[in-house]
Amino acid sequence: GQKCILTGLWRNELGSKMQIQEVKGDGTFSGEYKTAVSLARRPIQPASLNGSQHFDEAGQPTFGFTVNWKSFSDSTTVFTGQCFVDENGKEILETMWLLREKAKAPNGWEATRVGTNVFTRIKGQNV
Ligand SMILES: O=C1C=CC(=NNc2ccccc2C(=O)O)C=C1
Repeated sequence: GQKCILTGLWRNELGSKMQIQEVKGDGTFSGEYKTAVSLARRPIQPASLNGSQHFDEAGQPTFGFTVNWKSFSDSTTVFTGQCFVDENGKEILETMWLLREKAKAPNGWEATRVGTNVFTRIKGQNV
């Protein structure tokens, strides 16, 4: 069945929280990303996210989404990954991301960073 639908609250290993609204019939979704990355002291306002997922009979769809950061820099992160469901029905989102900082000039070697992130669902209580 379609076990892993991305709607709901997720947290990554940095402690950032992501809230994904209902996934449309074509797999597209929107939501908000509250980063735990606070290089600036100011309270970080939530960033919007948009993406799409596949619907997978095995319930382990691939997806991608984009986060346009609002806080200290005009930067963008794109995530792509897959939802895996373990034998107890626990879902994790294994992702890789590219973070693009706005550079002054082209070919800025320092402009793009890459990394991995794992998101787990936040159930009712442990928000
Ligand atoms: O203003 C900014 C700029 C970049 C940011 N990057 N966060 C990330 C980049 C890659 C993976 C996870 C995160 C995160 O915040 O959880 C956050 C706020």
